[in-house]
Amino acid sequence: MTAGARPVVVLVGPPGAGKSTVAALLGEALGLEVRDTDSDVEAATGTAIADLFVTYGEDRFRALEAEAVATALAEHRGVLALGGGAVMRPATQEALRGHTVVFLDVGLAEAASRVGLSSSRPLLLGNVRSQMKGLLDSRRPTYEAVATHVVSTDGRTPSEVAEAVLILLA
Ligand SMILES: Nc1ncnc2c1ncn2[C@@H]1O[C@H](COP(=O)(O)OP(=O)(O)O)[C@@H](O)[C@H]1O
Ligand SMILES: O=C(O)C1=C[C@@H](OP(=O)(O)O)[C@@H](O)[C@H](O)C1
Ligand SMILES: [Mg+2]
Repeated sequence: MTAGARPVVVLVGPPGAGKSTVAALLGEALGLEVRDTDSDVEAATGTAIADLFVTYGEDRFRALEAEAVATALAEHRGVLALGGGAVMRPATQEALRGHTVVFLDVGLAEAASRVGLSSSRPLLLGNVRSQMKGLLDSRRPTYEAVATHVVSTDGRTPSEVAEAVLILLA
């Protein structure tokens, strides 16, 4: 770990907001490494997120996720995308203080259509639209509270969203 290292930006928001996609674009544009806590948890456990939920349950996943977030916040210098539910943990809310945190906002219709019927997000299995509505309603205040900036993604391509984030960082 490098003393004083910190991500240049941390992306938060619900599933389908485009955190992982936009993080990759930002990394390219800035010439910086990209980390995604979902990938970190998968690498640490050798298990896909969907399988982790089934095998160990959500609580275990959340504990691993919190560890991955804390490590990345402490040592990563590039762009960091969190999993959509990571910010719900009080310790993570605390750890995000002082960081540049961008909430990628998305409305229900676009979020549901972007994640579609993908089975890789276990929380959204069943009725995607209704699960997504519950998740957006319950989490929005937390996304807003931890964010230093909000960028709307509705009707914008990932490149346009990345451009909007770059303007905020300039
Ligand atoms: N601004 C956007 N417009 C249209 N589709 C998008 C946009 N951002 C992401 N997507 C698509 O939505 C899906 C979810 O994106 P992803 O980056 O995995 O979101 P997150 O990490 O926030 O859950 C992917 O198929 C991606 O290509
Ligand atoms: O919102 C959530 O609780 C989750 C979001 C997912 O990440 P993305 O937000 O990148 O889809 C992943 O961490 C897991 O399926 C749980
Ligand atoms: Mg993601």
